[in-house]
Amino acid sequence: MDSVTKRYPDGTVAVDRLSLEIPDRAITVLVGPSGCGKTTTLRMINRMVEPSEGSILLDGQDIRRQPVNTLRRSMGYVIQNAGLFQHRTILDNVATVPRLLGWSKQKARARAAELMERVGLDPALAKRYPYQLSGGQQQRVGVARALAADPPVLLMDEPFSAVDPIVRKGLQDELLRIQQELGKTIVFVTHDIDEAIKLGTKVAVLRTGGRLAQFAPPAELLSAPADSFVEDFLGADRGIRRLSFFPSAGLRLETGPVVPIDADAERLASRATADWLLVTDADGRPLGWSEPERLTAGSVDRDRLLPYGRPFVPGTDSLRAALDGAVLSPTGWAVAVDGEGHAVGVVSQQAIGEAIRAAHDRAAERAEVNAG
Ligand SMILES: Nc1ncnc2c1ncn2[C@@H]1O[C@H](COP(=O)(O)OP(=O)(O)OP(=O)(O)O)[C@@H](O)[C@H]1O
Repeated sequence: MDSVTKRYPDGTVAVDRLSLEIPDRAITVLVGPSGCGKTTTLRMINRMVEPSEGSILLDGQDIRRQPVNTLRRSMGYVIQNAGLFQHRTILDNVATVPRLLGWSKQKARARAAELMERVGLDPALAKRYPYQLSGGQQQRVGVARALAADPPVLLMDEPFSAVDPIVRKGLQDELLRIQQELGKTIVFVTHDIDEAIKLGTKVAVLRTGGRLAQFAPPAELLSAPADSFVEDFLGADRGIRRLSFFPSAGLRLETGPVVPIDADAERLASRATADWLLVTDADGRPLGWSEPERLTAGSVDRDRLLPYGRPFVPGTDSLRAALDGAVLSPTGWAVAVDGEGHAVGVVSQQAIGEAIRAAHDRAAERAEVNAG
C-alpha cells in the first residue's frame, strides 16, 4: 500500500497516507482502537472500498488493472459471525466459490469436504444448516469457505471476535496451523492486541484518523514501542509477554535433583545436600517435590509431596512458560518435561533469570546489527 488515503463522501478521513509492505506468505495484523480505519484498509485491498489517493500493488501490479471479480477470486474474505448463507447446508456454503468458478457439483463438494477436515470440522456437520452450529463452528466454516478456491490471499476482518475466549484460542491455533501448512498471505484485522501479538508475523498498529503508529514484528513492538500511544495500547506486562518470543531451549537443566520413587537408600543419600528433590514415578513422570531428609527408600508418602506446578517443554515452550513454571512451583524450581511428560530436569528461578538477561542481550545485539 503506497500512501493510501480514504476520504468518505461526508469528509471523514478513515485512512491517512498509509504505506505498508505486506509480506508474502505471512500473517500481517492490522490492530488499533475502534474507528481507526482497519476495516476500511482491509476493504481497499479487495476493492470493496476504493482509495481516494495512493495506490495498492499486488505482486507489483496495481490492483485497479485487473477486473474486480478476478481480484476478489484471488482473495478469500472472512468476517465476524462468518456471514454464512443460512439457507444452504454447511457443505454447500463451503462449496460456494468453486461452484461460482464452474466446478461440477461433485468436484466442488469433494473439495468442500476436504476443507472441512482441514479446518477441524466433523464431517457429520456437512448436512447441517448454519443455525445448527455453534459460533466457533460457524467461524471455521467461514474460514473453509474462504479457502475453497485456494486463493493466495486471505482477508480476515475480526473473524474470531464473537466467540468466547476458549473457542477463540482454538480458532487462533488452527489458523496458525493452516498458515504453516498452506503458506497463505493473510491480512487480519483485530482490535485485540493479544490476538495481534499471537498471530502476527508483522503487526501494524493504527491510531485514530487512520495513521500508522508502528509496523513491526510482535517481539519488536513489545521491546521497543515507537511512542506512548503504542506503549499504552500494548498494555501491562510488556516485559513478561515478550518472554514468549524467547526459546527455552538453551536453559541449563539440572538432573541431579530428579529421583525416581523407587530410588534406593544409597541413591537418596547421594542427593542429601540438595534443597529439594523432584520425585518421579517409575516411568519418570513427575509426582512432586520433597525435601531430601523426608525421603526414605521404598516408602515415599505420595500425599506429602509438594505439587510441582506447571512443567514446560524445553525447545517447544518459551522462557515465559519456564518462568511461569518456576513462579508456580512452591520450591521456586521449574520442572522440564519431554513431549511425553517425562521429567528431563529442573531449573531454578535464578538460572531462568540469567537466561532472560542473556536473551535480552542477544536481542539487543541483533537489533543493533539490523539498525547498523
Ligand atoms: N461509509 C462510510 N461513510 C463515512 N464514514 C465511514 C464509512 N465507513 C466507515 N466510516 C468511518 O471511517 C472511520 C474508520 O472506520 P473503520 O470501520 O474502517 O474503522 P475500524 O478501525 O475498522 O473500526 P472498528 O474496530 O470499530 O470496526 C470511522 O470513523 C468510521 O465512522
